Amino acid sequence: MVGCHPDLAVETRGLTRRFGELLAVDHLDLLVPQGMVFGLLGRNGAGKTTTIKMLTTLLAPTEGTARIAGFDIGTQPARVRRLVGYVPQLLSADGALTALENLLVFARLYHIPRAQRRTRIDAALASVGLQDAAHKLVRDFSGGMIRRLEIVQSMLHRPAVLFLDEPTIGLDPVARHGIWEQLRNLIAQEGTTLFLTTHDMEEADELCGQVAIMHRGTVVVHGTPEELKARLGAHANLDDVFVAYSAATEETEEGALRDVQRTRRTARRLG
Ligand SMILES: Nc1ncnc2c1ncn2[C@@H]1O[C@H](COP(=O)(O)OP(=O)(O)OP(=O)(O)O)[C@@H](O)[C@H]1O
Repeated sequence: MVGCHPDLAVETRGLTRRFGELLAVDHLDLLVPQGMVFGLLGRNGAGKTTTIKMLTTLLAPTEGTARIAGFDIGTQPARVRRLVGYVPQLLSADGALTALENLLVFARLYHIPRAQRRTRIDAALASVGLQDAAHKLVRDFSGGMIRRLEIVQSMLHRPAVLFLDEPTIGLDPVARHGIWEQLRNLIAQEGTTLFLTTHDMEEADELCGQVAIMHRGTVVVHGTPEELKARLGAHANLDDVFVAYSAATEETEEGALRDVQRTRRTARRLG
């Protein structure tokens, strides 16, 4: 069955998620064209990861709908799962397995035909310079190598939309630039739409064709990085835009602590 707007990679209508009293995502309306690199920005706890979890069918919305390449996350979740890749904020690769074993597990999970598995895996490892590390245990990898592995793993089934939750968190500048280059190569080769979150405004400016700034579960502004910077004046950068639109507000003590702990845990494990 063909979806409604196959030219849109992501379309949300009133997408909402509550956790008890907390409105984590508040009637979100987003349109992301296919082939776009889209950045969802916002302070800790703004609702970015919750949005991604709903769009990848890992979390059910409380209200509203969303479509991925025209397929509904609520009524066509199996179709959606085949169309998306997801690199979560926390480590997803298994440290006790080699890079090759991690990719083989994933290839089986996604029903990649047995005859194609090794060819696709070898090409994937080579595309991110990990061919010589295929038989090494992932727990001995550097943070940058793990991220590269996770990115190609999440793309092994050739998803139409790749969701990346803070892809370069905890990485040094050289590794970070390496990941950007790998992502650009993958987009050029596969035409994949990227939907990423980041707290790194240089990363958003470098990679994203469009960004949206989320605050307390809702988008407060969106546009190209150039448009948003121009609104603030000739010398504004994306950090200025972020600060201007993510008004300083009190976070709940509990939420803020949890968010910081989680971010540091990820950074420590990747460092
Ligand atoms: N499973 C959960 N149960 C209860 N509250 C949750 C749960 N997951 C997220 N939250 C809360 O929902 C809000 C949005 O969280 P979310 O992780 O989506 O934010 P974020 O924008 O991704 O933050 P960060 O930049 O720190 O990753 C936060 O207040 C968070 O504490």
